[in-house]
Amino acid sequence: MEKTIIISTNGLYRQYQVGNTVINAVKNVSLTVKQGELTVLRGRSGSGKTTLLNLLSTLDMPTQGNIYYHDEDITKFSEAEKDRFRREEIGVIFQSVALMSQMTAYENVEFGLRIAGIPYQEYKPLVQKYLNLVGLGNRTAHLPGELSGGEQQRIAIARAIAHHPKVVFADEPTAQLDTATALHVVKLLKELIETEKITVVMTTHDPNMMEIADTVYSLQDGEIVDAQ
Ligand SMILES: Nc1ncnc2c1ncn2[C@@H]1O[C@H](COP(=O)(O)OP(=O)(O)OP(=O)(O)O)[C@@H](O)[C@H]1O
Repeated sequence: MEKTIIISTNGLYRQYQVGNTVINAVKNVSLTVKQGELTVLRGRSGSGKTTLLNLLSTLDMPTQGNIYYHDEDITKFSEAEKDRFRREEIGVIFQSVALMSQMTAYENVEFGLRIAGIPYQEYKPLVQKYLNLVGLGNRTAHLPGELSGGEQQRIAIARAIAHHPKVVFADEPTAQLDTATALHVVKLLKELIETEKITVVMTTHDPNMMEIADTVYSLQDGEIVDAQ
């Protein structure tokens, strides 16, 4: 059965003006993301991966072009609509993990639920469920500094998915991890696509991640040069 397209873009540009120079960080990008897939944006440093991911997740606005989430153009969203979209529809994972250092693993995941507006009564079962799901049900009281890099990234994954988003955007989630841990984290994301019915869009420059992806877009100087 043909998979549903959840995100599509056409003729997407993001330009930055630096002094007299215009930089095309993203240039004429047309792509589709299919529901229930792991889509990877790959490319060397500076190729535009993060800029593109930020556009798809409404964290940044394109200079030109459209981004459709199902059939809604998210570039036309009001601030309030973008806010709701970010809180309810999506989850984000960053390269630098970005957990709150003074909060325990439990509190970090709970914080994500609070931001998403999940009712208070649901916090405890959801936090426990998702920490168990990422294999850290026994680390709830640990502060991020008391966890390994891979464990911290798994907490960040739990935080990004506990509010049941439809799409998770992950910006180089494995960049700070050793090869084995990186593979483990991406395999976990892939499993969550199945069990949690999410869609994942991830940037990476790690060639090891390619074979695990369903679709890979290769970027060079802001443009898609290959799709497979
Ligand atoms: N705020 C900005 N102002 C000016 N230029 C920018 C800005 N953000 C990014 N760029 C430029 O846009 C291009 C794409 O950057 P981007 O961060 O998207 O690349 P990337 O592929 O994610 O790189 P990396 O793998 O190093 O994170 C680069 O040439 C970068 O210098």
